[in-house]
Amino acid sequence: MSKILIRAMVLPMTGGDEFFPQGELCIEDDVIVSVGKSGSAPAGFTPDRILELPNDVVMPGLINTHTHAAMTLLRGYADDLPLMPWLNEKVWPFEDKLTDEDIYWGTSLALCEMIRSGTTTMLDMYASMDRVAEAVLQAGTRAVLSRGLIGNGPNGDRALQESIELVRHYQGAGNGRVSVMFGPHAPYTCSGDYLRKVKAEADRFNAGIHIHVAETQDEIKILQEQYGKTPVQWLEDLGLFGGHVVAAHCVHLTPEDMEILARKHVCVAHNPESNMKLNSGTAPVTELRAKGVIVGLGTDGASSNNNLDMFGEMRTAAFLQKLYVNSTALPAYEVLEMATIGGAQTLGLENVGMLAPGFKADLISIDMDQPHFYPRFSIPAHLVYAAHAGDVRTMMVDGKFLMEERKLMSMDEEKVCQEAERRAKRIAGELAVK
Ligand SMILES: CSC[C@H]1O[C@@H](n2cnc3c(O)ncnc32)[C@H](O)[C@@H]1O
Ligand SMILES: [Zn+2]
Repeated sequence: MSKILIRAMVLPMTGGDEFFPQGELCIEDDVIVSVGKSGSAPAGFTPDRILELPNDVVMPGLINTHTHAAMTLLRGYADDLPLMPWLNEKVWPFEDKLTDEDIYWGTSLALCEMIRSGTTTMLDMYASMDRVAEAVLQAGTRAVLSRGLIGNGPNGDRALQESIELVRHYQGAGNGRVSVMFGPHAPYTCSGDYLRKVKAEADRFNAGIHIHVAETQDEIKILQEQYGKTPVQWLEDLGLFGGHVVAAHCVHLTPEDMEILARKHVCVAHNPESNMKLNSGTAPVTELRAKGVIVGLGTDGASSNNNLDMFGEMRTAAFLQKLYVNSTALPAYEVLEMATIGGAQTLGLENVGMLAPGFKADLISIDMDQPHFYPRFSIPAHLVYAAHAGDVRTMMVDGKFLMEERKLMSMDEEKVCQEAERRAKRIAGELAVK
């Protein structure tokens, strides 16, 4: 059994304004056993290791509730376009050329970036998800994985079968670090019959559903023409919203759509930077939260962002609501909740997102002894409005250190960068000579 004691400023994200300026956190194996002020370690707790981080804030790891990790390979390849031309003209032709190994290395690149920027858990949607799972298991992070399903194409049934294999092989893998959802891509790429089939399989395996919903005005128009309904109303009528559903984007919603999402307990993954870059619009996050909808934060893929930095995403999410609603909307602590405990709820993970006894030891430390963190009026405000990826010093997932003193412990970063560069350039080269 390993026992670790961390002394630091501790922001446990357990609600209210709980904060320990001289805090102590005790971990046994993969689980937190105590969190509190100096001297709060349980009597008889004899650590194998004591980590002194007096200038760091220790907080729960960040949870990215919507991404396509391997799209790091397209970073900078397809910029300055709206969604549909971006997908049709640039992204999908590139993705057609990806091999399983390309996806493994693209995902590994994403995981290096995520570890460096404080993300301990992601919800991913892509192809070759067995290779994605292997990358996650090797990196040591936590992930919910969904095989992206384009039901209207020739591979819809094969991809659904792959989803089933993914659940069978990886549900609960890596001491519970990996779990699986079904990932129908969107209501405009999957027919009603196909979505019903996916829902039946998700129910059979007691798994959740991860889907893009109401992202752009084009989508609203397509659904209106095809079904005479909004995407949310169409999905409700199909019966897709019975179990655990993560709806990514939800930018264009009617008041009735919001009522449906609230009533059906659909969780929303908000991707403010991707929505801005693709000119999709601003999601009504403040209204959704007021109606009781759980909203998590996501980066989307690195092609529409173009990074996977959840600190940047928190800042953008907050600023966008202030611009869109008013300056009191989405205060810093609430944004931190969206990126931690709210993210855990969005993904249906019950034991991460807070630093509390019995929770998994998924945490990060942020180096606060830097000019942009003085004076120290408000730690939550600094973390949301002033911090950036490079401020993360330490990461632990499931009780294991994945980064210490900004050095990655589980990944060969240089090799990952070289492989990603070589593979992405190969594909771009093939497309250029066509
Ligand atoms: C079939 S795997 C997932 C699929 O989704 C594509 N994708 C990436 N970002 C978005 C987005 O914002 N909206 C819709 N689809 C997106 C990705 O390129 C994969 O093909
Ligand atoms: Zn997406």
